[in-house]
Amino acid sequence: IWVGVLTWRQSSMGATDHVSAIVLGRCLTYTRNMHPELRNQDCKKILNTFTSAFVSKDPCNITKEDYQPLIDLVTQTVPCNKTLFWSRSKELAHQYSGIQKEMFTLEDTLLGYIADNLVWCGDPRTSEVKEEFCPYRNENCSSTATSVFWTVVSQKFAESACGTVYVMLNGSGTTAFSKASTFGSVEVFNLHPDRVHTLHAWVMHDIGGVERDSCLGSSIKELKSIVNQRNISFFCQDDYRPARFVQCVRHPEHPSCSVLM
Ligand SMILES: Nc1nc2c(c(=O)[nH]1)N1CN2[C@@H]2O[C@H](COP(=O)(O)OP(=O)(O)OC[C@H]3O[C@@H]1[C@H](O)[C@@H]3O)[C@@H](O)[C@H]2O
Repeated sequence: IWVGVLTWRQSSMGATDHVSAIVLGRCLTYTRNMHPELRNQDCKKILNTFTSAFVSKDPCNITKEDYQPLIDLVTQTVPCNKTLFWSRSKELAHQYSGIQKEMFTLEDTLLGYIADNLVWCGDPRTSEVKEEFCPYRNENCSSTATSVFWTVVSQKFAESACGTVYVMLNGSGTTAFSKASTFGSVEVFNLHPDRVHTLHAWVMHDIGGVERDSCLGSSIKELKSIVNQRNISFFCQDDYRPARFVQCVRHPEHPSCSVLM
């Protein structure tokens, strides 16, 4: 038994303590303060539906179907032309949507907001939300409660998008676009061509950082091909000016920022 427990602990990450209290609190903050138009949402029911998806279940074998009751319960529509996806650019994407409040990243919706930056799982031996250690997602444990949640809500987020949608990509990483990412494997393939007519990509580069990829790079050519094959128009901008302004707040003296000011 002890060997099993040690093995478990060695290959696991710290679950977030008091997940249930945090999720309930975030739900109340979001629906009562931030988005009063959602004040009728039942946060206790949302919490119970969320935890029912994974408690008492094998933490490495969670399925999309486990989260379907939660998806059915929380129906929130993002206005057309206001969806912002991101990949390997989470911080800047949220700094931007925090200022350009009309835009919605997944975390600016209720389901993304209540779960952001948390880790959670269940255990077949108890009905408790694991407060201790949850397994890492790896080849031996590919379907964890957290990873399946983000796949499911990312798919729903993409399916409900409409009009012109946007994605912020990282040109200072190895490749700006990757088919292995959630954006590249889930979201881009769940945009409905009869609802979404255009995708704008913004390839952002760290201020003073290396420019490893750009709109002219092969990974963006691959993204354009995927998008066009789905009958969606594609446009790309390097260092989209409004987002560059956000980056320059922290680097006002940098030469690439002085021309902006
Ligand atoms: N806290 C959040 N996590 C995630 C969101 C999200 O919106 N919030 N995700 C995914 N995600 C998880 O976080 C990393 C991002 O990887 P990273 O390589 O940085 O980017 P991904 O394209 O995989 O995912 C970002 C994309 O999917 C949604 C969000 O709407 C963005 O448009 C990856 O393991 C995903 O499972």
